[in-house]
Amino acid sequence: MHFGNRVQFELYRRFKKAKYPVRYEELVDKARDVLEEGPFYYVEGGAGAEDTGRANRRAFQKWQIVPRMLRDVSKRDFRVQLFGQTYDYPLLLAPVGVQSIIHPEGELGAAKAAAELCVPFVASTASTHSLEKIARVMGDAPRWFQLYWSRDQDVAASLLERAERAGYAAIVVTLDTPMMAWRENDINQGYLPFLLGEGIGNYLSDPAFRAKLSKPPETDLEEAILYWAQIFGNESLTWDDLPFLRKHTRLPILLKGILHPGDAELALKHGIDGIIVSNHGGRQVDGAIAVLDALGPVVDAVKGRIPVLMDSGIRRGADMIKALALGASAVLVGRPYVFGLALGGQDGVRHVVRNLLADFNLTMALAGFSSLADLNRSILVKADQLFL
Ligand SMILES: Cc1cc2nc3c(=O)[nH]c(=O)nc-3n(C[C@H](O)[C@H](O)[C@H](O)COP(=O)(O)O)c2cc1C
Ligand SMILES: CCCCCCC(=O)C(=O)O
Repeated sequence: MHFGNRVQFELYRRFKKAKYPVRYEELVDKARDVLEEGPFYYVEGGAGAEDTGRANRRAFQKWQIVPRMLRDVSKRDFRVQLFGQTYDYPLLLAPVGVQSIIHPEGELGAAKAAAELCVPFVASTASTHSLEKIARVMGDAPRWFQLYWSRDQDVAASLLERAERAGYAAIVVTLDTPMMAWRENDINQGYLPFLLGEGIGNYLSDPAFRAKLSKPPETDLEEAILYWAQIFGNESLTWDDLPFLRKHTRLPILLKGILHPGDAELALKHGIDGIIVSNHGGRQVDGAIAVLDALGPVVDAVKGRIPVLMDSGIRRGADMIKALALGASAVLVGRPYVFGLALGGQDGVRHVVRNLLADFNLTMALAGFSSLADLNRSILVKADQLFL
């Protein structure tokens, strides 16, 4: 996809009568109008006082890009190589569970939009639709699978094996959510979609999970939900458990939720293939460090030995540039595409992701950068530092 004046003018013409807002903040407002309170606040909200959610955004504002001029940016190539595969842009759709509470298409709509744009889709363990069904609607398009490492090791092993069989190219193991955080909105609303049977599609279709039930979940959903609640996470896991993952998959393994450089070193020591610096979009540890502040120290610890990705708070092209300049190989985006889904299913997700790519492409060009290799810390200044 090439973005230049011609494409941009076309965008302006179309957006005159577009049904989706361009600005993230307006997207959230419109999603609030169309969603019921429970699902809206489940997606939009964070843990505790939501200080970390706000800190994520503030951390982006602390850095400023210093554009360069007269650098022939007419030919731009923002391809990135990750685990032997080449992607057009350093952007992935973050794993987001229970998308059926947002739109009837759920993950299938988001996955199809990702496939259309060739943006890798990270399917969540907590998806409403099974990982096989998501894979089917994506054809050959790139996809990764996110694992919630169940207390039931048979289920964890089965999910890993199913993902490999269904053509997923990497496994993202989320470490920061062995249990749900203190989420005040959801507690106030008494809203937890899983207890309504949402977001457990991967378990209901899993032979290892089904084998533990006394009756098929089609005849007794309540038993299945109760068993899911018992085995969803495992807070007793340690670094010594990581060989289990290797035993059950040949795919590259990334750890999601790393924030401390010491944990990045441990990941390397244990032969992990990649890291996603993330605080789960401020949804788990309220008061945790902003992701952009955590990124630099993790990148320094890793020293280029494995890819370091990041998410939490990416809203615009300039945010992507700052994260990449601070050493991320690629970034993931969560809530923006979910609000796109709320407004228009697949079409809404396509709109949001395409805009983010267009914004990134144009901002890169205007700042004088025609490839990802142009990005490093020297292109940024801290907002409170004297320049030159
Ligand atoms: C509604 C919702 C559900 C999520 N579900 C998952 C999940 O199933 N697995 C996971 O690893 N992360 C999950 N996340 C976290 C995202 O993968 C990602 O870390 C976060 O949304 C990034 O922040 P952003 O929303 O500010 O872009 C979820 C986030 C949201 C908003
Ligand atoms: C019982 C916890 C399930 C959480 C799965 C979805 C998720 O990650 C989120 O942030 O919400």
